[in-house]
Amino acid sequence: MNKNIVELNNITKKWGAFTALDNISLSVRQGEILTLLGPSGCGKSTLMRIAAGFESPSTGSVLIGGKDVTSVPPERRPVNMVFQRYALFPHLDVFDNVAFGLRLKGLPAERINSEVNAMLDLVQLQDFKNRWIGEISGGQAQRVALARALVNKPQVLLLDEPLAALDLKIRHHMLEELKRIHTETGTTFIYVTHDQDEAMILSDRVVLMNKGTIEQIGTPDEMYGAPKTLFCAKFFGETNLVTGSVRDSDSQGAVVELPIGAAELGGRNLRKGSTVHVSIRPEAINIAPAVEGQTRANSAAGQVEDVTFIGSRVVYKVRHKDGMLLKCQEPRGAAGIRFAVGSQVCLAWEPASVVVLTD
Ligand SMILES: Nc1ncnc2c1ncn2[C@@H]1O[C@H](COP(=O)(O)OP(=O)(O)OP(=O)(O)O)[C@@H](O)[C@H]1O
Repeated sequence: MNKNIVELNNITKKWGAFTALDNISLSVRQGEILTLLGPSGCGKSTLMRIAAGFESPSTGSVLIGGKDVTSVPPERRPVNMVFQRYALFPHLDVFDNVAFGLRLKGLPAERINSEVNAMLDLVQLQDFKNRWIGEISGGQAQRVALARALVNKPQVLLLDEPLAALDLKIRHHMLEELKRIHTETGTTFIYVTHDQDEAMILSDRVVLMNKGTIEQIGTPDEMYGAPKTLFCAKFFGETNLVTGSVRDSDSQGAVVELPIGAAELGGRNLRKGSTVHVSIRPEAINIAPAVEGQTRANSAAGQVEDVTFIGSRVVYKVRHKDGMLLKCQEPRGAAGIRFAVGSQVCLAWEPASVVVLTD
């Protein structure tokens, strides 16, 4: 079990009457990539800026490496931050941008040389070290910013939407690079993004935030496969959300009456008569030809309304006879598109793949 390198304890941040962060507690483990994820305005950047020391909390404390740094200024915390706008020095070349912090510290030239070169190797910019900042691409500039932060050997690297200014293809490449750099340096990364794909690709753990609070913390797999709230289920990938009421429940399981039929959920004990939301992922729904007269639990009949290719997957939108539109998907196998628009089909799912959510 890794020890905690950063601990944010009961952090509240208010601006006048507005509460941007509401009593947040969060521990970051040594060496992990932890992502703060959430919609615009949920407080991600504020929380990161409080960890960095650019902002102070209204109440609560920040510990780094076990030391209370709540009133320690940013430059004296063992952290470095990389921003979306990398703020490099345009009048210096790549090498001197990376060397800047070490020169400020007054390190001997030989040591600066070897450490900057090691960083340029790490971010694969050796061939560009004599270029001016105006002569490199956005992706390269972000690598310079990374190298400039990492050369100080921070215990924690804070990255605030560092890829937001880059186009999609470079962003994906940079995510892979960030993972490699993380593995090679072993530095703890705290990463802010509003993009769930970025969070899923990069993170050991994701902190999903909503309106100044933490909605859920988990591995990408847990966030996708076992969301606890409606907000979390909607935020991570596509899903079918259906609201129903609990018809029956005991220690063996529950039966939930949904507008698309009954769902029998073994092993789940829910309050009889209560309203629940369930999430069924499109890939958890099996699509097959309709069978005349068949009605059974954990299945629904309908008509294919739309068929779309997404990469190697086929996505079917199926209209249930009572009006609800369900999405299901399957890998495009040898048979290609198995059901044309207008086909009568039967959708079925395993009870274990149904996730029951709270509001
Ligand atoms: N200096 C400030 N004064 C007043 N309100 C602020 C200040 N800085 C941020 N806020 C407010 O606090 C809330 C959280 O802002 P924050 O920048 O942390 O959000 P975010 O989740 O990072 O959003 P985004 O993804 O848009 O950057 C927002 O409603 C924002 O308007």
